[in-house]
Amino acid sequence: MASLAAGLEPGLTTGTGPLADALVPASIFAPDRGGCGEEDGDEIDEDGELTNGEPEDRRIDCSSKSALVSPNGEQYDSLLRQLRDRMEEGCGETIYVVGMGSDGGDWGLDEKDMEASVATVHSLCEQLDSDLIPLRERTEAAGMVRDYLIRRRVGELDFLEVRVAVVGNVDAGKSTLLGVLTHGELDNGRGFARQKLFRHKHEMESGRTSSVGNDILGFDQEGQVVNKPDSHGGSLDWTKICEKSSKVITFIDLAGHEKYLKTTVFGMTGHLPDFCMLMVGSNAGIVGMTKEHLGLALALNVPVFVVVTKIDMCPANILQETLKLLQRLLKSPGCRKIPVLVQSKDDVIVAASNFSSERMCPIFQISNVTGENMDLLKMFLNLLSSRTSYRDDQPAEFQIDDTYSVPGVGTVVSGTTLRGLIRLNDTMLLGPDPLGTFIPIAVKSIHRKRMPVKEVRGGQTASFALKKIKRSTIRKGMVMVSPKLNPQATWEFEAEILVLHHPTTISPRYQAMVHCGSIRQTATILSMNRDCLRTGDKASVHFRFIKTPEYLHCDQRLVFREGRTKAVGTITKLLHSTNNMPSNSKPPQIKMQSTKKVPLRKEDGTMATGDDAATIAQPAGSSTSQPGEGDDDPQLKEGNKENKPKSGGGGRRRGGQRHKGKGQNSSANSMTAPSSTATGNC
Ligand SMILES: Nc1nc2c(ncn2[C@@H]2O[C@H](COP(=O)(O)OP(=O)(O)OP(=O)(O)O)[C@@H](O)[C@H]2O)c(=O)[nH]1
Repeated sequence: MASLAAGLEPGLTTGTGPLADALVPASIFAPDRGGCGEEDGDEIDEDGELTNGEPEDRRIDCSSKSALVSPNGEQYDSLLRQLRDRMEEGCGETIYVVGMGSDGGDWGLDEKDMEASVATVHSLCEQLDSDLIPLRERTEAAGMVRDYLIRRRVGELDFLEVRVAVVGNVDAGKSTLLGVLTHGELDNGRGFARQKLFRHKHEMESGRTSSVGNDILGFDQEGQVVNKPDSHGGSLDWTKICEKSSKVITFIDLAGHEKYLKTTVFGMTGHLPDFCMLMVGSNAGIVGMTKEHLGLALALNVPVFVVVTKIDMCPANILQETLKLLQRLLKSPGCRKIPVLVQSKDDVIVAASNFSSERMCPIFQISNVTGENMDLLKMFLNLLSSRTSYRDDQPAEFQIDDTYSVPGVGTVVSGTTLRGLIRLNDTMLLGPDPLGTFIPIAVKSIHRKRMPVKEVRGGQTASFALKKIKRSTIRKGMVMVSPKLNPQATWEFEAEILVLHHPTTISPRYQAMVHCGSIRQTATILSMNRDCLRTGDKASVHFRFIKTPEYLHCDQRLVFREGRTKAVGTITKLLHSTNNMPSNSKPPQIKMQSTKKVPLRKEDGTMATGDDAATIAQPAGSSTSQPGEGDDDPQLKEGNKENKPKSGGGGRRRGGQRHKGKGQNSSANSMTAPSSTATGNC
């Protein structure tokens, strides 16, 4: 097992080794205590009082289960503040439990108190323009306990957005599950459901995903799926889905085949997924790229849940074996997750309440053919909330992951808003170009999921039609930022990296592809704080891009790979930043001395259809992008025959990583800042 997977559990191979303990039931996780208990970030003062970070005079004890029954004015304000904080943390939603509190195990309220508490929560929700949606009711020692979903009301042109990257080995059933979820029709076990999703002819023929695909699943305020394919072609009208939805899940459908690993890495770093859905075929087990993909998600700090498919056709003993191996892998030192089997609606609520904050890794077992447990998975998806919280007052940043030429419209860029608010007709700075320059550009129109909108916020994907610019001057990895940021492009940076796999040793002058957000460019190691690096080594490494400077932030996660994934890390220092290098300047040429056996590859780009771009002026699906550019891996080209796809190559689009950057100095609105060579300490 190579690369990222190597960091997980070196000794684990499928079908061998002692069977591990039983999976952890979801019920061991303490349910969320709603507005009545401790929360993350709450502090306990010397007397053991819950302070919730508030000044002493505002500390009100709301931790009792009866705090909601008849709160006085101060208590009510405190409850409102707590709920507002939680809604902000959950990007517009939270799961709230009524009837539980600091009263030990003596949970539950009688009917009268429950009614009064629910009335209080209703009133709190009204204050926050949110809906109270019942999830479940259960009886505890002292009476009733109820779980609610509280979700911000959204306008017709707005919806909450969650991105889920879909990974797993080839044939695990990824495209099939997305077909079943988004088109509402079960599969026949012979590829019926996935036909709706394939974007390229060669995918239709080979039955194999090659590029990054986007599919959407909309939920209304009650948690019902709103997707309704039209009765003729079976295609989905994204605009209608978004109009009816209060939440839209965007699936970033990534290829399972090793040949397309480069696109899969791009999908995971460049498309900022909030969560990762790892698919495992129950009959095949933990094979092929499963560990590689899991390792990638872990390296990028993206919470993972697992969906085991094909339970309709898998003998019980094989299914048990797959689950046991899965749990061993998840619990291994490289993962340190707590695998939790989700088997009921109660489990879903517990899993969703604890998923992003805990080390929990929920596991679903489903069939795309019989539909078994599909309702649990849908319920879970509806309860997931985005991990990218936004504040409108931050200067805007948008990362570009694809470009298009749309007839009658011009150049269109698609990508993710990392922070801030971008409005129609705003002037942004687009760059960096090869000289490190950023140019002012006006936003002509904005689409979210093919729907025209007037603005987009942090955490939302969008496409912009741009005025007076040629598509050929824009590349993936560029950004559009607020002029307030006075952006700088960076040639060199330092990163703390961990080598997950390398066949020999890595030393200065080694070159490989850096994936960082939607940036994908070869970089050279100039120096490091060790002589050489082997698998498992950590080091502080000084990198330099070989082609163009890039817009980076400290704290950004990166993947440094060549062939299979090799190293992961975090940017710690920006060096040699410039936004106005002389036009003939080139980075110092460093003679390449690769320590590896395969030839170095040129950086190339995958092309595919954009979710919004194609519709900025046209009906869905009429994009001008080309399939089929360069996902191929030279190692495979050289002939990993076992893994060779049945036919064709191809390109599909998109991908994501949590972008945790800091704003850069916000001085003048200067687009052509003085020539500078700066060193930025993070
Ligand atoms: N019986 C059964 N067959 C399934 C199930 N899920 C998927 N299949 C079949 O498994 C095959 C492979 O499914 P795909 O959805 O193409 O697999 P994939 O993971 O998307 O593969 P790549 O796109 O190549 O990465 C198809 O023939 C599906 O019909 C299931 O739950 N039960």
